[in-house]
Amino acid sequence: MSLNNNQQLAVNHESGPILLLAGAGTGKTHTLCCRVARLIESGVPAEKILMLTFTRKAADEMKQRVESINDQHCAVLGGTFHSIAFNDLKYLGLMKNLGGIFDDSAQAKYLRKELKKKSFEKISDTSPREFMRFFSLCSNTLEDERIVLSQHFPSLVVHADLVLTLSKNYVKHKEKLKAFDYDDILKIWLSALKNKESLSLAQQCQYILVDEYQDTSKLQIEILKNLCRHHQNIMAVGDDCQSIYSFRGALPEQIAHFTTDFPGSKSLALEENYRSTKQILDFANSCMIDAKNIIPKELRPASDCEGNEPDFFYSSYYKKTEKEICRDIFDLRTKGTPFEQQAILYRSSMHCLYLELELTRQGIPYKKYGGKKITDKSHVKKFSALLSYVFSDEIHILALQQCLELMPGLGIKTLEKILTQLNEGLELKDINLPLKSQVSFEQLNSFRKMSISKNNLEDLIAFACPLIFKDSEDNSKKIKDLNALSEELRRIQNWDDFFSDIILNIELNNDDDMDAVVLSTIHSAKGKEWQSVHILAINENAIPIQNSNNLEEERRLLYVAVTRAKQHLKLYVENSKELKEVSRFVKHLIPQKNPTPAMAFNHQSLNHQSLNQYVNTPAEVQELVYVSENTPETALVQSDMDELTYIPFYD
Ligand SMILES: Nc1ncnc2c1ncn2[C@@H]1O[C@H](COP(=O)(O)OP(=O)(O)OP(=O)(O)O)[C@@H](O)[C@H]1O
Repeated sequence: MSLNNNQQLAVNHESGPILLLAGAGTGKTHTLCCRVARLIESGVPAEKILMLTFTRKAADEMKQRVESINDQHCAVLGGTFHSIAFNDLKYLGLMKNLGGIFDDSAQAKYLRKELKKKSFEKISDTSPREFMRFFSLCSNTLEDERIVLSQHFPSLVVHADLVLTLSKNYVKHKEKLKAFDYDDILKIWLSALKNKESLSLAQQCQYILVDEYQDTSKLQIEILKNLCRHHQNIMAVGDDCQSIYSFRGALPEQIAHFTTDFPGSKSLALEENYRSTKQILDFANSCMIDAKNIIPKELRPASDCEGNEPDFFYSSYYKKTEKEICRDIFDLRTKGTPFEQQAILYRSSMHCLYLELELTRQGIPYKKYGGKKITDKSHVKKFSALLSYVFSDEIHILALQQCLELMPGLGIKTLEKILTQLNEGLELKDINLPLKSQVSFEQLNSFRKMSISKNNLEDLIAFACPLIFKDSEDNSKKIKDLNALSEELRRIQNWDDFFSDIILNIELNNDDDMDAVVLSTIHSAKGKEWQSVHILAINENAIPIQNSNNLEEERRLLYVAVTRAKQHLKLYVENSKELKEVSRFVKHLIPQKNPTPAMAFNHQSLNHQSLNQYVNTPAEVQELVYVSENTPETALVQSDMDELTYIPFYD
């Protein structure tokens, strides 16, 4: 593919700093790869080139792109800031006595324990995650702790001394364990680079290329300055409109400081978008009309690439998002778009719970970025074992084993003994359990042979939660997974069908190389593109997320999601108890087809036949239960699936 003028200028750039600041899909990453390929062609040894990317996968993909341009193995160094830092520190011998990496869960566990101490009583209501965010922001912004506190956590300012003590304790605790968290790795690397301990990499890498520069933090920029101080050969590409990592200390304004951070730098812009149709670009431009703190740019298609207008789908009781998406996916595939060219994006994983189950049920293979598949989560696996034990006619030994493992007071040795006895033919009723586990096991047995009903499943969840979640953490998100699973079972009503539709499909569709639809958080979709993109929950409280204190970043997230689509873009508006309102970012862009109150009826005289005049698919409404005078645009109905639900009327 031939490069446009500015792309070519960037590729041919000889030395010194250069910034490519341009909108989505304009070929920034492509240009970066072409420059690497040209450098190698012109004789620069590949080992002297360092590509810094946001994820390891992105580095691998970029290497592949370079290989396809150069037609030879690409030995450039490539990876995330963290992975390159870790390897360099290992090489320097600075990781020799490492006691371990303090990852998110270890941090949360430590903080939970610490916050229980009497001395931290006044801040114990604040979630450990908030303190983790605080520590990370301090590291990444290189700001004084008190300043970070006042700028980002105003409600904690009154307890500043306590927060700072907590922070000191955390540092001491890590020192005692000789452990680092992820931010420490970058801080230690920066200090090694500054103190010239790490001369090797700074000298070895003669060309540094950074993708997604808009999401680099101050700490990372300091690292870059030190890495290229001998030659200033740095090329950065980025788009301030796609800055979505402020929680890690990256701000959209930062990209504009490149010229001062790297004096003598050259700037180039790219204007044409090679990815999407004109209709998708117009939509993306409109989403950003009121955006603040960014350099305005308009996306223009590089060619006459026309397509359909982005489509909106309003979910309601009888028009379920999950079913619509599955239908679309099959439809597009029949018309030639493989599964892997179709993506479903969402702001938060909880928006795709039911969709995952529907995809599984319909046998649509999917891969998930930015989070585990619902069915791979350990609490869901444990709960599936309980469901299997309770509702399956036959007892599967594996499910029984998993259930027994959940029983309190049952040690590994006793469990092993029981399992051996069961394998040798011992009857379940003759199992001898220690008293504590006996009680729970009897309770579990009392659920066996019960019918699959809402009440029974709710009781089972209440019974299962203390067994599955042994810590006192907030497990509400995980409990939502269990509810979703049991609702699916209630819908299917038959254990064997549930097993073959859901559990078995999980095993069959777990092949990494297969053609599979992509499910991804918007954050993890950064830098990627697909022929068809569905975006879930275009609602207030979803995007922007509830109580967001950075609405502009939420807007940019939507922009990132929209600009991943090449040909086909569909946005889904939910209509549930939690999500009612259309997102403020698209309200002005949607075709006016909102449900309006049906004026022509008298509430008292309304019955399910007269109601049927107002809904699209009357057959699904079995009985009208209630119409509120306050919200006459919705009615509570009993559906043909025995569910009580609200539906909208159209006038
Ligand atoms: N000169 C060109 N001619 C044709 N296609 C191009 C050209 N430059 C880039 N492309 C194609 O445009 C698409 C977008 O390119 P790329 O991913 O490099 O954009 P980007 O600016 O990094 O996007 P984003 O910031 O949205 O992730 C890719 O499919 C790429 O192959």
